[in-house]
Formats: sequence, C-alpha cells, structure tokens
Amino acid sequence: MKIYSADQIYQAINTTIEKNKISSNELMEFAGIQIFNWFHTRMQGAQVPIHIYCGIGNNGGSGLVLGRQLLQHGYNVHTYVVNFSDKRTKDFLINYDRIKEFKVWPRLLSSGEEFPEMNKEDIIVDAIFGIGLNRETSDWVKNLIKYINASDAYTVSIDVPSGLYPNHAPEDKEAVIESNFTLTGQAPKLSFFLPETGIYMQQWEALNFGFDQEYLQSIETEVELIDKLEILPLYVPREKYAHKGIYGHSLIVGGSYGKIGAVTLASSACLRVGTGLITAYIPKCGYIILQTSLPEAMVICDEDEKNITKIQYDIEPKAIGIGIGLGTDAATVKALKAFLKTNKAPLVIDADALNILAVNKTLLKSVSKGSILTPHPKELERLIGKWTDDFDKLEKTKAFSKKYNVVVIIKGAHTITCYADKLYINNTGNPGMATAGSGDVLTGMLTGLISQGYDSVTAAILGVYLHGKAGDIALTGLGYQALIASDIVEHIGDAYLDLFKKPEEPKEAEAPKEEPKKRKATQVRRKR
Ligand SMILES: NC(=O)C1=CN([C@@H]2O[C@H](COP(=O)(O)OP(=O)(O)OC[C@H]3O[C@@H](n4cnc5c(N)ncnc54)[C@H](O)[C@@H]3O)[C@@H](O)[C@H]2O)[C@@H](O)CC1
Ligand SMILES: Nc1ncnc2c1ncn2[C@@H]1O[C@H](COP(=O)(O)OP(=O)(O)O)[C@@H](O)[C@H]1O
Ligand SMILES: [K+]
Repeated sequence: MKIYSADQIYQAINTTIEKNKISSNELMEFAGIQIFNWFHTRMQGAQVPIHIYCGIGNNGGSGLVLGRQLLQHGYNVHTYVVNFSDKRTKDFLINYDRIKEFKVWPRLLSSGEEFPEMNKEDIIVDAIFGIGLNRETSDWVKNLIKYINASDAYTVSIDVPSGLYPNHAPEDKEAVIESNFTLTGQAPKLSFFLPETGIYMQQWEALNFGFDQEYLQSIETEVELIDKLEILPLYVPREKYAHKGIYGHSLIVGGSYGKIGAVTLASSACLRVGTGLITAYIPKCGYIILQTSLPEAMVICDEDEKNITKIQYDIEPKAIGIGIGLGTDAATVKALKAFLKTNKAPLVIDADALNILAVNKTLLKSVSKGSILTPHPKELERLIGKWTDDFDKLEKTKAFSKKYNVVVIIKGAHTITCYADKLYINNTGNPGMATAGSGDVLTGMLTGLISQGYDSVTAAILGVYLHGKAGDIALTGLGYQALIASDIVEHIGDAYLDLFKKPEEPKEAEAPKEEPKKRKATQVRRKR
C-alpha cells in the first residue's frame, strides 16, 4: 500500500476537486459521511455521549460534518471548536454554519476557558489538527490535549492523532492525542509506523475519503507499506524438476567461543527459507556443536579455536551472511578487512561485522554489490551517526544507502527496508520477537533468499515479511514472553504456506494482536 506524503495528499485533494468538478466542501462532506458510517455501523444508535473536538482547519471541518451527521441520526453529540486561530478555513466555516441548522451551537474553547466535563465511558472524537499542523501548539491547546488524554475515554482521531506532524517528531511528547483508533484518509501516514510517533495510536483504519483513485494510483511514493498483497507477486515458486544446485549455496560466516548458537540459528533459518546448500564457516570450537545440532549443514573451520582469523574456503557461495556471533577480536577484524577486499558475492552483514564496519568506514567501499546491512537501532547509529528524530533517521539512512549502494534494513517493530530513496515498511512481526537471536534468524533467511536468486531488495522485503509472519504464527499458543528465536525458525514453513491461504482483503485495519488494552499505550508506558 502506498504511503503518501502530506504534499501528495494535498495534491490529491486538489486534483480530485478539479478533475471531478466538485467543490472542496463536497469532498469534505463525502469524507465526513464515511467517518459517520464507521461510527453508525458500530454504535447502532447507542446514546453514549460523543464529544467532538474540532480545530478551525479542514480536519475540524470534517469533525463538524461528522457531528451534523450524528445529530441527524439522533446521537448524543457535544461539539467543541478549539479556537486556536482566527484563520478558519472556508470549508470549516461552511460546516460551522451548517451544524447550526440543528439548533446546535458548538461550544467555543479558547485560552482560559474551562474544559468540558467528560466521563471515561464517553467517546471522544479528535478533529483538532490533521496533516496541516505546522508549528508547536499554544500552551492552552496542549493542556486541552493532556486533559483529553487524562480522561481515559475511548478516543477516535480523524486522519491523524492531533499533534503529530507529517515529517518530524513532536517537540512536546505530551502534546499529542493518544488515540485508540485513527480513521485516516485513504492510506496510513508514515508517522504511524515509527517508534517515536507510532506510540500515539493503537489501531488505524484507512477510509475512502473520495480522493481520485486514478490519480492516487499514478503517484509514485517514496514509502510503501508491505503486506501479503505486496508480497505475493514477489514470490517465485519452486520448480518441479529443480535440484539443490538451482537454489544456491549459502555461506554463513560467524561465531566465536560462546556464540556458536547464533550461527546454528542463522544456518537453520537459511535452510528453512529454502537454500539448496549451506556451509557454516566457524572457529574450531563450534565444529561438534554445529554438526550435531544441524546435520544438514556443512562446516568449514577456521584454524583458530575461538575466533575467526582467516576467511578462506574453496566453495562458490551465491550469498554470504556474515557477522553473527563474530566478536571483534583484532585477528577477526583483520580477517574481515582482507575478506571484503576480495569477495564478490552479495553479503548480508549483521551484528559485529556492522560494528567493525562502523569503526572502519573506508571498508564500506569494499562491500560487494547487492549487499544488505541489517542494523538494529544502536548499530545503525554507529553507521550513520546520531539523528534528531525518526524522520531524520530515515533521511540519513537513505543518504547512506545511496552513498554505498547497499540495502539497509532498519530492524525493530515495523522494520523498514531502505534502498536509495525508497522505504518499505513491514507490517508483520510482534514484540515477542524482541528476544535473543531473532536477528540471527533474519540474517540466515535473507542469505537463503539471495542464494535462491532473489535480488537483494526483493530478498529484503520478502525476508523481513516472512520473518515477521513466522513470528506471528509462532506467537499463537506461546505468547510474547515464551517466544524464542528457534520458534521463528520452526514457523518459516508456515509463513510460506500462509501466503497461499485465502487472499486477504486489501488491508485497511491493523488487526489487533492481543486483547485490547484497557489503558492507552503511552499511558501504560508512563505508568500513570
Ligand atoms: N476537502 C478537504 O480539504 C478535505 C480535508 N480533509 C482533512 O483536512 C486536513 C488538512 O486540513 P488543513 O490543511 O486545513 O489542516 P488542519 O486541519 O490540520 O489544520 C491546521 C490549521 O491550523 C493551522 N495551524 C497549524 N499548526 C498550528 C498551530 N500549532 N497553531 C495554530 N494553528 C495552526 C494551519 O495553518 C491550518 O490552517 C486533513 O488532515 C484531513 O483531515 C479531509 O477531511 C478530506 C477532505
Ligand atoms: N517489538 C518488535 N516488534 C516486531 N519485531 C521486533 C520487535 N523487536 C524486535 N523485533 C525483530 O526481531 C529482530 C531482532 O534483531 P536483533 O536486535 O538483531 O536481535 P539479535 O541480535 O538478538 O539477534 C529484528 O528482526 C526485529 O525487527
Ligand atoms: K485529528
């Protein structure tokens, strides 16, 4: 699913209006009715008080359309205008007049006013700011936002949780609505998937706001959300007359004394994802461990007992996963330097190999074409330097990817694959995967996919998806705490099989992955 920038959304609104010869207010009415339908389907006329907080821009205008529709259908509605500016938009004003047709005068909230009384059983609609937020809000609006968050009432945001900017993090972490459900226009926004800003929402659903479909499809976006629909066309089926040679020989280079398990995990993941052959290159101390725990793997031993000191072999791997459990012994660093200078096979670089590259940046120029780097946030920082916020992190990663012509996978919840200017956001995976060795599994999977002939960008997108899906399937019956990295390996097969289960509806809502929390995410985080 494409993720549009704020500029692209404004452009889509303008194009829709021009092309379809409708007024912007007609478009707002359409969007407001879709939001109303969402409520009406769920509430079926229930008389729970609904408090709608409207800003003075078009986000607020949509809130007023919703309010009018709800009133027309007999709901118990309270509307407020958060009067943070005199520059009310035309469509806000039209709808401000129209709601008065119902003899309802929205209450004006300004600085110094007392905030409305609400109960935690009520419903709040947040239509204060949309994608037009462009500066820090005034203190009284911040206080209103804090007041809404403290109410503990179920909060539905229109388009975005108010206080989130389209392209940078909020200055004041408390001045953002903590939304239980966000009804977003047409497609989710980038901020929904970044650690600093994703915490303000629990669930989202993209509603059709009536933007011109043809135009939306024609836009190239920098960001894409990856789900099954995007993955299916990437998958290459196994051929009937295939033999193991077709699916490539993978090499996993890693391990040191006490860290041989990492290589075992990566190698078994590499096999499970479908590599034809696998060889592990490890220090001598790992020989018996690997041969015993993974009989399908071949093993080449370094001459050193505890560390890798030379990377030399007489096989021709199609892809090499390197760095897991490697350590940063001086001899290992030397071996890696020598290896990078001669190696031509695409690499999947992880863990200590990343750390070695980070302190020897000139080596990055020797990294072979089509390689993938898989840093977690700390490793990424060592490579690209500090960032001001998550949006800046993405810009810096893009620049790094372009400079060294490598694919960078930023690991975490919603892992992001970056290649040059493109960002692919993964939508599988769960917090149970925040466990030792799950990154090693990913490295093995990526290596195995490249060996089978996938190009590195496709291998990254597909591998990250399957890794997360295997983790999601493993979660059933285990729960977040008990899930360990080997469980992910064991469910790689199920992740493949899941691709061919009944086709998914276009994903509009993020399925809840656990029982809905009583409290909102950030409240839990702050332990209020
Ligand atoms: N026909 C349309 O134009 C439609 C617009 N829609 C909604 O319109 C929203 C965008 O509308 P707008 O561009 O009016 O922006 P917003 O509704 O987000 O409003 C922000 C307004 O306040 C001003 N502002 C920004 N930051 C401020 C601050 N800190 N303090 C005081 N004023 C501030 C902005 O200049 C802007 O006029 C979308 O998010 C979406 O919800 C949708 O409902 C679909 C239809
Ligand atoms: N909260 C989370 N939600 C989804 N996936 C996660 C989460 N936390 C971690 N993961 C995934 O687990 C893996 C962890 O990798 P990494 O930090 O390298 O672990 P290790 O070094 O122990 O192998 C990554 O693929 C990451 O995307
Ligand atoms: K909003």
